[in-house]
Amino acid sequence: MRLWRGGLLATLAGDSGWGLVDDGALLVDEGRLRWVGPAGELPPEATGAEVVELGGALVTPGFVDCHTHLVYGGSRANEFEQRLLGASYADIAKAGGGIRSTVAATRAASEAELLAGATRRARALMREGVTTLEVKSGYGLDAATEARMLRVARQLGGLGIDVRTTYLAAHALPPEFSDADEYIAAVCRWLPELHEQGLVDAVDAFCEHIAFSPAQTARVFDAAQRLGLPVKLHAEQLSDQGGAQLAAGYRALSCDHLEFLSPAGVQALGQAGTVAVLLPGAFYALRETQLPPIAALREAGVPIAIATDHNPGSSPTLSPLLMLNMACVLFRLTPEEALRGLTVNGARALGLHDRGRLVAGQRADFCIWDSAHPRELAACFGHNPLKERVWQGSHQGES
Ligand SMILES: N=CN[C@@H](CCC(=O)O)C(=O)O
Ligand SMILES: [Zn+2]
Repeated sequence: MRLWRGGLLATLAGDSGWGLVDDGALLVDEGRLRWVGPAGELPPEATGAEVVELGGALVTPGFVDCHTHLVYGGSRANEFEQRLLGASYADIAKAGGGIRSTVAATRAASEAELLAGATRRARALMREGVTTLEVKSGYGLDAATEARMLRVARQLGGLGIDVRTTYLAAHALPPEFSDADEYIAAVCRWLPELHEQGLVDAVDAFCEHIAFSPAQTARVFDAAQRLGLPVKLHAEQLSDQGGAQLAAGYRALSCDHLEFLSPAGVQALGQAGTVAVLLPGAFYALRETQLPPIAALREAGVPIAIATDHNPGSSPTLSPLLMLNMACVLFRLTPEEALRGLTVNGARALGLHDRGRLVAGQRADFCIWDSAHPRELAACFGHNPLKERVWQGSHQGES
């Protein structure tokens, strides 16, 4: 057993508030939090535990980055320049760039090359406190490359981080298909074998005028449902397609982006308990001006998560801390909402309920920060006060 003591704990216990514990202690046994509370009230079983002094440092739950496209080949910095000159994300996609340009580079990359790039990126996220990471496929768009991406994602688990994989073959129409319905049939056909290989934890789609229709998305969700896999959706990023209502009908874990979410979509998410994942990096990089309906989401009691959405096109960031800041500055989330978004609600967006708070029984995934209060994590940007990342109760040295 190990005891961390003498820190300011932001436990996020309960449904609101920071859950601060001053001069707090965490007793960890076999990768789980056995006891959390004031150091002056330690339980008898803490006697004899190996002690780590926190010296007044801030402790938060480890970050859960619940939406990334971390595995890919190539770079899309050229599109950054094109967008600065006036082209939109949709213009670039329609001209064959965007996702399809990353598909070409990803297909051309070996598994070792993909793993090397994804490992570098995962380590960068870990350096800012990420302990659970979701990784999507969706740059292969053929059976072999989708499998390669998902295998690479699984291998990232060896770095000392939990990885959840999401099958996103319904991301764009690959060049060898001209009929989107035929492609969707292939997407549904490939899924059972990938699932059989243990490569898929959830299924996602891009429901958008430049991607797939609600009817096509429903076919992918039906295929997921037949296998008992939970679904997620890239919904209402560029337009209102009614994707949120569709996804809510499948009890989706999350709907992500949501700038163009309608009032009916908000209600549907609220009723289904689906998490709204907001992605300030993509909002910022695409110079979007349409804000997700934050007030309505709050009012409907929809849990809000935030994530990096790391991808080479619309959100090439590897900084969850910057996302905390952007979620507050751009979306007007409170710092507490933003931190909950990157911890307990991020976990919920992955269907994980055993992490994201510092309470007894949860996994011992936490971060120790050189900060005086959790609001500083959101208020400051461009520097990283992480002192230590603890994953499953073990100190995680930088590797
Ligand atoms: N919007 C669709 N998918 C990704 C972007 C993928 C890309 O542009 O490569 C996203 O979540 O932002
Ligand atoms: Zn995405």
